[in-house]
Amino acid sequence: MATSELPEWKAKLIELALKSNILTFGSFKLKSNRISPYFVNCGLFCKANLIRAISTAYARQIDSYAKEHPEWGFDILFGPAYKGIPLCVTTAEKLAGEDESKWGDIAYSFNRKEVKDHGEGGLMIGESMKGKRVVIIDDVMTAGTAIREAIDIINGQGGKLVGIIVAIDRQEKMPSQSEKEGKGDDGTPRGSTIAEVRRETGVPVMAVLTLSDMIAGMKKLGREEEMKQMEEYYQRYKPSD
Ligand SMILES: O=P(O)(O)OC[C@H]1O[C@H](OP(=O)(O)OP(=O)(O)O)[C@H](O)[C@@H]1O
Ligand SMILES: O=C(O)c1cc(=O)[nH]c(=O)[nH]1
Repeated sequence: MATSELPEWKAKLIELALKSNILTFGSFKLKSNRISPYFVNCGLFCKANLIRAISTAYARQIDSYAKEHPEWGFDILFGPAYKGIPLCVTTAEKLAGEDESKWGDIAYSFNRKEVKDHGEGGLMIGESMKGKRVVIIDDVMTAGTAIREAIDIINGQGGKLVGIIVAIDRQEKMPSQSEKEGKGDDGTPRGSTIAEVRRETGVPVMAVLTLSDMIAGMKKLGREEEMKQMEEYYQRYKPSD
């Protein structure tokens, strides 16, 4: 895999993820049924310094995309349950810290996994999406199932999707029909999830870190064995595009 020069802030974030067991190694079953030798548990960005590090990284990425594309903007950060919930709240706050005049009116929204049937009731918490421009913020994109579910919620709420940001793009190919049926990959070449989601939605899809970034980070830290495992997994599920 070709890896580009890793900016210092990304190298530091990877080091922090390793130290906090957010990036771990072993054998993990993914939502897509694939078995991965590495896993990124963004639920462990749960201490004050880690929350600050990850929300700052999302906010920087969003702010720098917005600077390069002045015509682009949004009203709501939508964090799908569960791991998206703290992300939309903390990143909205960090955006206001980046530039209050530009981002001070950004609202957050998240869903419940079950509909509440008393009190205010319903599925959604936070700002109403009706007629608003919405950016999805989530943790990891592998096969894109979680992102597609989030897009359905936005459409159902009358919002307009204008962007997607995740912490980690695992750079994997779309799952085959046989994988969806639990029969394993049939080995056919397919495009990347992120490119397919971009093509389907026509909106920018950003990632704070990609698998290549993480491999470059492991290399910098001299963790050759784990780096090799990531490379081998990449070779197995690498996209054709
Ligand atoms: O791209 P995909 O193949 O969909 O996989 C990635 C998603 O799967 C997991 O979420 P999960 O639905 O398990 O919910 P959680 O936030 O409650 O962990 C993970 O947190 C990602 O959001
Ligand atoms: O694909 C997944 O299910 C997945 C992969 C990963 O690295 N982290 C995560 O939370 N989910």
